[in-house]
Amino acid sequence: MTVNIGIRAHDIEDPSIENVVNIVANKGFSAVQLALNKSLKDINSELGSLSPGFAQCIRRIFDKKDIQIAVIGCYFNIIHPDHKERRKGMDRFKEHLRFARDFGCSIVATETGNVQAEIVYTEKNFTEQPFLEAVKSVKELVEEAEKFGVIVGIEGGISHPIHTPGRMKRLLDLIPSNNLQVVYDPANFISIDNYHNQEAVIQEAFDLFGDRMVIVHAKDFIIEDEQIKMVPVGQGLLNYDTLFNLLKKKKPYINILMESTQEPYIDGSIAYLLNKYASA
Ligand SMILES: O=C(CO)[C@@H](O)[C@@H](O)COP(=O)(O)O
Repeated sequence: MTVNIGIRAHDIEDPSIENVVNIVANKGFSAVQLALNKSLKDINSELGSLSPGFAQCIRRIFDKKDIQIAVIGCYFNIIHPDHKERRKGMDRFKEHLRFARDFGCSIVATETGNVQAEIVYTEKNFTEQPFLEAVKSVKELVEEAEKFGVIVGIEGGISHPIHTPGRMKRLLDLIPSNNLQVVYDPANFISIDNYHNQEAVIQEAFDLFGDRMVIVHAKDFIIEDEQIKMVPVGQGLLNYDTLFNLLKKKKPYINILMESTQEPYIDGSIAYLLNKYASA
C-alpha cells in the first residue's frame, strides 16, 4: 500500500517557496503542511491580505510538482488571555478557512492555546475554565468552516487545554459537526508520566477519535533531564510499530506529515517511516 509521507514546509529552510517545493518533490514527499507566515516570509499573509488570486498563485507552484497542500497551519492561542490578541487570531484563522479551497486544501489547523500568552507547559491549562473557553473558540471557528465547506483541524498537546485523548473526545462531543476533525500528533500526548505506557495512549486515541483523524504528524521524543524533548523521526522512543499497525488499518492513504525534522535528518527519517509502514 502506498504511504503518503509529507513534511511541514517551513522545516525546509529556504526563503524561496519555489525552491522549497522542488526540494519537497525531489525527496519524494507527496504533501506539505503550509504555514503562510512561516513559508512565505516575503509575502504579506496577515489578516485582510488573502484572496482567491493569492491562494491560486501559491497552489499553482505546488501543483506544478504535484505536491498536495494537505493542511494549512494557522496555529494561534485560541484562549489568549488578551482578548484583542485572541480576536485577531480568530479572525485570521477564519480568513484562512474562507480561502482554503482556493489553495486546493480542505483543512486549516491549530492547537488549542494556553492560559498564558506564550505556549508553555502549565497544569493551569488542565482545569475546566480553559477547556470551556477552548470549546467556545473552536465552536466559532467550526461555524465559519461550515459556511465554506471546509474543515477545522484541531491538534492536541500537553501544553494546551486539549492535552489528553479523553479531552479531545469531550471537545468532539460538545461540537457535533463534521467540519471539526483531528490532526493527530501522537508525540504531543506523551508526558513524563505516561511515556512508559505510550502504546495505551496511542490505542486510546484510536478508540476515542480514530475515525476523526484527518492528518497525522510524525515526530519523535526522548527523555532528557526528566522532560520530554522532541527529536527527529526515528531518533527517539515513539512506538511507530504500534502507531502504524493501527493507522494502516484505520486510515489508508492518510497524510503523514513529518515535523521537527530538518536537515541533515530528513532522508534518514523518510527511510525510517517507509520501513516501519511497510513492516506494519
Ligand atoms: O505539534 C506541533 C507543536 O506542538 C505543531 O503541529 C505545531 O508546531 C505546528 O505549528 P507551526 O505551524 O509549526 O507553528
